Amino acid sequence: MPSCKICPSMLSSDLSVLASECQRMLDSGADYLHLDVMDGHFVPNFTFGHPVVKCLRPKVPRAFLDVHMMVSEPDKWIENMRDAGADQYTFHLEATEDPVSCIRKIRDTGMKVGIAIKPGTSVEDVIPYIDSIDTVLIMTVEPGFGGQKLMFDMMPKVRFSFDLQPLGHVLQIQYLRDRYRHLDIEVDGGVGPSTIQACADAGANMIVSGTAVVSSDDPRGVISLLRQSVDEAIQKSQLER
Ligand SMILES: O=C(CO)[C@@H](O)[C@H](O)COP(=O)(O)O
Ligand SMILES: [Fe+2]
Repeated sequence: MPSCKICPSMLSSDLSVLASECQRMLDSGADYLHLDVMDGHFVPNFTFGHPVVKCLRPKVPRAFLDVHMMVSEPDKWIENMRDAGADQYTFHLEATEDPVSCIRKIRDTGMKVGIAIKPGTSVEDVIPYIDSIDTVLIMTVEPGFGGQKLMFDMMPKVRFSFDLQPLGHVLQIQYLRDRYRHLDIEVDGGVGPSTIQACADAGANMIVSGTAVVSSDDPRGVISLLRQSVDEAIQKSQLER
């Protein structure tokens, strides 16, 4: 199973001093930095785009920048994001008619590839692409804003063809983890000390956390607590195999 990666969502930081906030997270033990790009169209909010990432890159030269593209037409910004210095480009499955072409374009730039799904989209929809991507990002809130409450197991409309019982997030993550041991499974939205256990036990290894980490007085303590839960769950699953 892939290792634990804790990824603070910088949306929750003071964006007027983004570079120093990023450095503060790296100094607190962050593995990756998660940058939420919103276009005011795919989601009802607006943040920043590749020009900001380009300015940030030289300030945090060794950081892994995971860009979460909450944008319509995600294929439009792939080259710009690579030129700006992003390391992973995660686009929403719901935002494109042609995920295969998006994946190919991202791969051609050398960036890692992630596919994100909203809470109402089933992980089954990602299966056709899974062998050609690095990460599946499971949104545990509706995308658009930080600081929301995680929606675990509140999605009765999500159904799988192999089992007509309605399934929630936990079971969707477990389904993916059982079949794809080496996949990075990322959870995003409302993840913090009170919700990490369910994510970790289900098999998530890439943990995005905004408010809980960035707004904490003790980000190092929160990061290490999140990491401990995930590491323990990974160890447990390895012992059980
Ligand atoms: O993509 C998003 C929101 O759309 C997230 O990355 C949030 O920014 C995470 O923040 P918290 O829910 O952890 O506060
Ligand atoms: Fe995000």
